[in-house]
Amino acid sequence: MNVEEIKSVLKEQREDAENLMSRAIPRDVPKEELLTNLSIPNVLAILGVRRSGKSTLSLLLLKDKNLAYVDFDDERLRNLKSEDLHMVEQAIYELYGNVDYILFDEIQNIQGWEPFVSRLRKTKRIILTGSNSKLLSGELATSLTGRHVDFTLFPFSFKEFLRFKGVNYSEPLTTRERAEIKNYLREHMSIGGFPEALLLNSRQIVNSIYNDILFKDVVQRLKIKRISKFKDFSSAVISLYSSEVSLNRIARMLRIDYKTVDEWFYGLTTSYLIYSVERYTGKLSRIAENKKVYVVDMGIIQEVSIKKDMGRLMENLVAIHLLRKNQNKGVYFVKGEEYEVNFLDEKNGELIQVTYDEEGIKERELSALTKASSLLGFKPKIVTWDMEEIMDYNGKKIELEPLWKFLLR
Ligand SMILES: Nc1ncnc2c1ncn2[C@@H]1O[C@H](COP(=O)(O)OP(=O)(O)OP(=O)(O)O)[C@@H](O)[C@H]1O
Repeated sequence: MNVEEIKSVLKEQREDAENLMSRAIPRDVPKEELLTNLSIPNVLAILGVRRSGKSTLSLLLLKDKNLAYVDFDDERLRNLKSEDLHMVEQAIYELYGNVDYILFDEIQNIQGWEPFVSRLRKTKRIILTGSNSKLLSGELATSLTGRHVDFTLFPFSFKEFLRFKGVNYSEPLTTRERAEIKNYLREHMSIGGFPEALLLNSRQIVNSIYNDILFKDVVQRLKIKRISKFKDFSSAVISLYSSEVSLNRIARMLRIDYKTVDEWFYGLTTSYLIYSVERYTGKLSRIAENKKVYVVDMGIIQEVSIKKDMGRLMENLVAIHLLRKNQNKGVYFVKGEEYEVNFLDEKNGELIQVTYDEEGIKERELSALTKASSLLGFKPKIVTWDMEEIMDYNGKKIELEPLWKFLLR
């Protein structure tokens, strides 16, 4: 490729970007904070699962800025080598002039890209997007260490889903609105939050995003050969949503060696398809043990897992909400000898149990929650489907909050 050819690709990408922007729904992100972090020579990395809207968000953030945009996920730029990147720079200047901001989508596709960015960031403000959490962990990226800020973007939250649907209720809700919002929540739990799946109202899209994640973000990156086994493995892990996973057990079940299973699990995690939550050990040293696994999008669970249990689906949605809100930090599950609680949200100081109350709130759950709360000193809460009250249990107050309300807070 020469500079002229690259320029023509960038020109088309600019038109696509303008199109994206014109129909973009605003996202709930700390905009000011992100822009403050985008200071020379800092690089802002927007990371997250494929198709979650990272490019659109970056474009929205830099809407009024003097910005150049290059998408390296474009097939036409796939064969560029690191030594060709000076031509991309040339094309940017010829097309956009002397810009202040540059957005590079999936630049990790180009091996050895880091020195290029490292040089540009001295005079330009740079955003990188990537669907692999190891974007900035390569050897060369150490030159950027301490000079980048990461932000993880998830598919649409329930709040963003409602915004997409044009729903805007203000509290207190009427009985009719309360019923409607629960219907929207059911819909969100069925289709998930990938913007394109909502635009086309199609779970088929979710399936194709899922396959792209598996093949483009995991199989190709880890150079996996046993593709059909890997697909079985991924289905098995996703079907364990909201449960503790034992990689040893999966290895035995699928007759794959532990080392491979461990590597594949790493692949699913670094592509942001799944998140694992560790057990809270307070200030004690961490002991290696089982983790609980959650899936980034409800639509994917619906497509891949045969078992659909309302309590577990609700728990998965709460997990993703907490991980999104806390940017993957300070979220644990709690397990003692006589009690188990779904989540500790350390930042908010809350112990959270999730229950589909049509099954009834069990004595066991109440006692576990109050025991853990007394021992650890965090506020107890139960996220329900519908019940809303302050419950008194053996002299301890427990807040019951419906899931929709919890998600919109
Ligand atoms: N805020 C939004 N409002 C409306 N639609 C959106 C929004 N964000 C994303 N989309 C839709 O989802 C699609 C994917 O978005 P985008 O390209 O920004 O995601 P991405 O995470 O950068 O994807 P990739 O991982 O493939 O680079 C877009 O084509 C657009 O149709």
